[in-house]
Amino acid sequence: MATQTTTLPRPGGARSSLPRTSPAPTSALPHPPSTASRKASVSSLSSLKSLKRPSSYASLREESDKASPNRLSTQSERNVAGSTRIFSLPPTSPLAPGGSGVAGNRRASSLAPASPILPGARKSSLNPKGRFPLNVAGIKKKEEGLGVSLSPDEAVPPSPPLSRSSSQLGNHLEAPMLDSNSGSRSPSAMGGDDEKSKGNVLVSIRVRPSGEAGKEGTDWTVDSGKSLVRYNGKEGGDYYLDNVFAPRDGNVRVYESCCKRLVRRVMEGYHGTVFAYGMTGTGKTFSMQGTSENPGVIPLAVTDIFSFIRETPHREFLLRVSYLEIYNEKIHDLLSPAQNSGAGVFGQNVEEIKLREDSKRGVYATPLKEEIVQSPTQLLRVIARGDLARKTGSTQFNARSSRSHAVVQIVVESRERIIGGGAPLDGKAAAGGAIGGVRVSTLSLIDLAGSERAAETKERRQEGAHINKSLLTLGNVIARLSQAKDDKNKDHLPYRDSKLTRLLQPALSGSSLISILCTMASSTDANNLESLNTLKFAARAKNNIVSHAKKAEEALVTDAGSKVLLERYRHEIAELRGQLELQAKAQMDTQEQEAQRHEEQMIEIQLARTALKERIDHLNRLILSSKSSGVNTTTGNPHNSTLLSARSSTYSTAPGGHGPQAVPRTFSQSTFASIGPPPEFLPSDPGSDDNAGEYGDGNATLAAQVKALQADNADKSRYISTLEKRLLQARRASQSRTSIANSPRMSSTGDEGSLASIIREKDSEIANLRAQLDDKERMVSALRSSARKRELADLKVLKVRTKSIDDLLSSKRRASSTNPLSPPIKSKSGDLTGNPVAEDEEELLLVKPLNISVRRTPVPPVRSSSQSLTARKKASVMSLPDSMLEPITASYSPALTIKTTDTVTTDNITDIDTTTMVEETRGVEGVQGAGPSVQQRTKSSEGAVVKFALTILTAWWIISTA
Ligand SMILES: Nc1ncnc2c1ncn2[C@@H]1O[C@H](COP(=O)(O)OP(=O)(O)OP(=O)(O)O)[C@@H](O)[C@H]1O
Repeated sequence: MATQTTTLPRPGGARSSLPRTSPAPTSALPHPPSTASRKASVSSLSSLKSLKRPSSYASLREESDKASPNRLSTQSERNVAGSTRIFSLPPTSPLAPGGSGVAGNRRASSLAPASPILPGARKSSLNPKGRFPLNVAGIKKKEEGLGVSLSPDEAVPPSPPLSRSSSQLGNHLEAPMLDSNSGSRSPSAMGGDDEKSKGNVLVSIRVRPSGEAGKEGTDWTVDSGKSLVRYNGKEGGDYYLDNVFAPRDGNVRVYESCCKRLVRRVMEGYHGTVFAYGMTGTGKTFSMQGTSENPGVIPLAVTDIFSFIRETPHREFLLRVSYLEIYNEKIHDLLSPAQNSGAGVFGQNVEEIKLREDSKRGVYATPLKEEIVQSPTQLLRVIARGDLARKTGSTQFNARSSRSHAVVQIVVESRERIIGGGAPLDGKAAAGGAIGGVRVSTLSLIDLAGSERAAETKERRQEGAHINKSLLTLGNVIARLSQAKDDKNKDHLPYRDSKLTRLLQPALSGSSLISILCTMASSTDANNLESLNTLKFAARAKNNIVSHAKKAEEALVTDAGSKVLLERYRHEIAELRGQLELQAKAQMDTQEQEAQRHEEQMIEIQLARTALKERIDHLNRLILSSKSSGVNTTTGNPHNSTLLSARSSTYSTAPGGHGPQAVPRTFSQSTFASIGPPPEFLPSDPGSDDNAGEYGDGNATLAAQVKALQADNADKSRYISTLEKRLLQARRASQSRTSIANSPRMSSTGDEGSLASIIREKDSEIANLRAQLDDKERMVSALRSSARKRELADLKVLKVRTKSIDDLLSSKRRASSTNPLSPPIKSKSGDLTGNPVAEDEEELLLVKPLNISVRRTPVPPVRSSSQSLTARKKASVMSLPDSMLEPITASYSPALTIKTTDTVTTDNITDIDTTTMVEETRGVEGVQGAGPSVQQRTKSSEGAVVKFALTILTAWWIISTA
């Protein structure tokens, strides 16, 4: 093992002869601004040490055994146990255990045997000449009791502490820390319980390198192989500690020697505390945090934690981390920016972090943010975040000095792993019938602020005052620890004098493993006093702190508010799973119901739509039917076309034939006498279809159409009201569903959208239907008025015609009765029926509304059949509209062809059956000459006239009906 040795002047002088000095100043640290004062201070320390040295070791030994039985635990301690030295420090110095008069009250015997590493003791042991009397026999007795036999010679160094040697050689990894629970004896802990517990406290010294080569002072000898630091100055002495790290030792070595075992024990269930203590700029932060090339204790511990988890598959772990700093005696959460800045997000005051204590958790800060971490990177990132928030400032010795005590706390929860929710992997719980609980342990990694003597600025002075006060309290507590063991003064230890000691209370009072890394510099004379103080602090800590750390119990957590997250999370996971299942089930039910309702709605809507469409189609068909009948196509009165079409269709479907046969038969069947009242005067029985056909096809169709349209109107009205009702229902249902759901999560937007669009569609359909209904109603009323007018016109014309025929017949009868031999009718003019008319007289008969005119022209005397025919042909002139000619032509085509000219005269009749006419005219001619009798001629003439009149009337009727 490489040993760095700096040869320094050996301390000398009989310290025992030095008088005890007055108590040290209240300053945390001595202030040796000048060499003279520093020397004075060292001299004063020497005096104190010598004063504390017992005059009779044997008597002290007795007391020591009482106060601190079995204080020796490690081999190093045992090796140096034979040499004991008592010293005292200025009582108010943070590094002096006897501050505030405590040292004076302190029983020297309690320190004497239990301070194997005190410089004086080591120095004594190193000095075979025995400047300090040694009760070798007593020590031997004790060592024997511990199972170690030390001869006086053996008790005298220079042999290095074996256990430390082995530790520093790397064997420390195989030498676990002691479990005061288990009762197992560690190879390095061969003594009783106290010794075992002593092994749970490691105190190490790290000497930082000088900034400049060759500037190392000569006052110090650092022998890491021997775990020795020797001060060669006046107040010098040898200090043996558990580990001594030379300036060249790196962080890995430091970690492995003083922290690795502790970290692994924490993973096993012990509480552990590591803290760095020393003067400002001596490498505390460097040791704890390190650099990227030279990672410190914290990153190495983090790596180890996760390595342990990997190596321990039978357990499951949960890690949470917090990071706080104590700055000017106030606690700040370094992971919570609001807490750290002292103001909330919106400027409101944040709750002050306080320290609390309970039996399970010990002393803890609250409220404090804890973050659960799952990887080393994550953990280191959280810590790095806290580091950034930490208060730093420039001091005389450190450009970036930590102005606060920083505490990283990693809480480790672990439990036996459960396979499928049943027994743990190792079957332990299965044997006990219960699953193991959760074990909670805590690793605290603390980088203390550095003690400093003087500060230049007010801020630094204030910080320094707080830092020094807390460090002084720490020293005081540690100094009084051994005293408190016996006399039940534990409760009176000044833990509460500072936040730091309060927070460290569990560790200092022995409930956790503890490793203290003290840092010091050896470069300049100015630091010697501080370094010496650091060494003394280390010695006291090593001597006084006793750890009875026990593995944490595995506790079954039933308390929902428990801090044990692992179990709580398990509970929560189980609960959430249950809730999830319930929710999923409920959601499925709801979805099913929704789907069903939706489906029903859709079917309903579909049905409504189908019905609506059908109705619309039906109405459209009706409208098209009217249109196809020429309602809107004629240039003249629309009713004409309608009626024509209606009649035309009637003809085409007339039973018993079509064409000319059909018309006369129909006409003869419905004689003039049978012409009844117009349809509106008919009984208004909608079911009496018979009436429709009774008054001719045109009237019947019209009436039927009116009735059908009325029925349609009623239907549509009913249907529209039904649709409106449904719409109302749908709207209500939709509203109620929306209000019930009343949740933004409901995916009703789509449904509502589609429903709204359907409603809009229906609205528009209803509007369309209404418009159509209006159209129909208008049409019906128009048809009605048209029908009324037409019927009136029909009646009028028929009356006129009947009258004229009657007149004609009566005149003929009169003529024949008065003079049977009278010559054929000679009149200057005559109409088709033979009525005498003035020659130039033209009787114009207007047939409204068809505007058909029949003009009468004088009939020339009948001379021959051909002449008569021609005359007759010319006798009648009819003016017919174009639209009326076609059906007439079509109907009469076999016997009568009427040319489609604007003015139709009998000249245009080309194919008329003239046989009868010729026969008749022969008769007439015969009368004139030697022809038939007058009666015969009269009869023949009458028949022809009647026939012709009938033909004309038929044509007129057809036209007028149309
Ligand atoms: N062992 C070491 N090896 C190399 N450099 C070191 C060592 N110890 C300290 N240093 C350097 O010394 C300087 C001060 O160290 P550091 O900040 O760790 O001191 P400190 O004890 O934390 O001081 P303070 O209490 O003021 O915060 C740093 O630049 C650091 O890198």
